[in-house]
Amino acid sequence: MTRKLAAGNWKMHGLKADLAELAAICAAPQPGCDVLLCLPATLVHRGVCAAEGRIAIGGQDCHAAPQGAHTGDISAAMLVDAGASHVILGHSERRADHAETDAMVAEKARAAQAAGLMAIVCLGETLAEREAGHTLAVVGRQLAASVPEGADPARLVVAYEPVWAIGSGRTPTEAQIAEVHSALREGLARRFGTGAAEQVPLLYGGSVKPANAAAIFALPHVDGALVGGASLKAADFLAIVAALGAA
Ligand SMILES: O=C(CO)COP(=O)(O)O
Repeated sequence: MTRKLAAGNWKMHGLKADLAELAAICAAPQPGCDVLLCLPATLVHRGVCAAEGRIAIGGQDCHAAPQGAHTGDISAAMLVDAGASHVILGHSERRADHAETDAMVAEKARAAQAAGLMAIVCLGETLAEREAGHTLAVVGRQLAASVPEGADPARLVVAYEPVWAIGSGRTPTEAQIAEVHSALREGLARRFGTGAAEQVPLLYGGSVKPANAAAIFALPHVDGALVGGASLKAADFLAIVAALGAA
């Protein structure tokens, strides 16, 4: 059975004082699922120290190169050195803000896995793509092209995040989420074989809240969530963690 993962993405939020939320998350018992917070780079090391192994800590991006003249960038090895175990790659905000392509995301995922990180590859359609009926084609293409050749499925997490659901309070219907997750599982099975594909956690992300978490986690092939805004407050995130643990 696929391990369940409740992942938070703090995005560009969080100062030292906000680690009080992380401490509150760590203080609560978390039966039944893995818990991960992907912090801004400035907080990764502090977060690892504060978590004391009770939850996993991740980054939100890494460069494809192991080191070099890339001012402002962070390598996968640097994240590992800071104690991170995961890294988010190809988030739609990076695809939009930094013109990241599937090929660039694949190179980053290759670098992340080579450094020993779990690569959380994000994909998802825009509203225009959904309304045009292209959702499955878009996410299928993103999955094929953003997961690198030779990727290790045991170090892979895939997050389906419809662009229009992020931060909007809107979510796809349960049938729409289930349809995409089934298609992603099939795509992974074609790539890695059924057994390995079933081990890859498939996360849903986009306006996951305490109120809708249980219904989303009850869907087939939903192994957890990648949570933005609701991961910033311990009470909200812990309610989502509890819903996943109970699913
Ligand atoms: O982008 C997301 C997580 O990576 C989702 O963000 P929200 O949960 O704020 O919609």
